[in-house]
Amino acid sequence: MSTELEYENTLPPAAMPGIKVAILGTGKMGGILLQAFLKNNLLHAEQIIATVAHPERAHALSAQYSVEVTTDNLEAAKQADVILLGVKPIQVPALIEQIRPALSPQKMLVSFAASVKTSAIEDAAGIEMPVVRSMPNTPAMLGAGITALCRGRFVSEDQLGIAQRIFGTVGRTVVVDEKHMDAVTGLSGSGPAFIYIIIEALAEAGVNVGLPRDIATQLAAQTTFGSARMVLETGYHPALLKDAVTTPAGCTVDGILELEEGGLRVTLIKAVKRATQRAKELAAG
Ligand SMILES: NC(=O)C1=CN([C@@H]2O[C@H](COP(=O)(O)OP(=O)(O)OC[C@H]3O[C@@H](n4cnc5c(N)ncnc54)[C@H](O)[C@@H]3O)[C@@H](O)[C@H]2O)C=CC1
Ligand SMILES: O=C(O)[C@@H]1CCC=N1
Repeated sequence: MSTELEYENTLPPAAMPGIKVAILGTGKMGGILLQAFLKNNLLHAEQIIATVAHPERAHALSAQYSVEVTTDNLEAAKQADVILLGVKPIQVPALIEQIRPALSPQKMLVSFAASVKTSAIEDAAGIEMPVVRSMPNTPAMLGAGITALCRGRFVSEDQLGIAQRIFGTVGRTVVVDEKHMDAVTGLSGSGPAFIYIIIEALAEAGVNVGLPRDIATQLAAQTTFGSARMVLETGYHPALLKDAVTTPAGCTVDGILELEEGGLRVTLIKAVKRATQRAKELAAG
């Protein structure tokens, strides 16, 4: 028997051996995480159990990823060491009520639901157990996301580290005080939607000045991507990078004048403020 074949049939060791993770509410965000755990070899398929609301979706998801998928949240929570909460904010208390018999201080709850406070999760759990609250975003699908995390009252450094490794599979992570979580939600949680609108508008503008749509979309998206990389990788203030584009008496400054007259800055500030405000309310419905 060739050693090459043996190698191909042997999975590399999982980065978190011996830990079982449940994803309760495997929708858009939960699905992205499930895929990333497998792709990045954080966990092997048998270390994951996922739940959804409907049996048909359970079958489809299970077939797609070869992981156990069920509609039984309690059973999934019983099997898991780390339990991710991925249902809608308003559904979180009922979900915790459902899995309460399976909870213990040796397990950890990691919520990625907007709005729901760690204290509310701890209270619903009814025992002193580790709770981490997180806010990822959808560029997670490409490993290009950013997740902010904050800790509840009973979380050790090691447990926070586990949560960071979990979200490290989908991009960068930052740890913040819980008082910042709704603002994070309004900025980076909702932010991709705001950026897509900007890209869509820039592409539309390109079409308006005569570019073919596919070229215009590519130009708009790559310009957004490259500009974001410049901010992240040079460390320069965005205003300085903007000034470097703006040739005296050139065309950019004319464009900037229009943006300022149109109130783009204020509009974006208002959008993030409004999303932050809504994030504060979501847990209550
Ligand atoms: N979509 C996004 O960009 C982000 C979403 N979130 C949070 O992720 C959570 C889910 O949001 P999405 O994935 O966008 O929504 P979604 O609707 O795609 O996912 C929710 C999933 O939960 C399932 N579900 C509902 N009740 C259930 C139950 N009792 N047991 C098991 N599964 C159940 C649904 O079938 C659905 O698949 C929300 O709390 C949201 O705040 C957080 C960061 C970003
Ligand atoms: O729109 C929402 O409520 C969720 C949270 C952040 C992004 N999507």
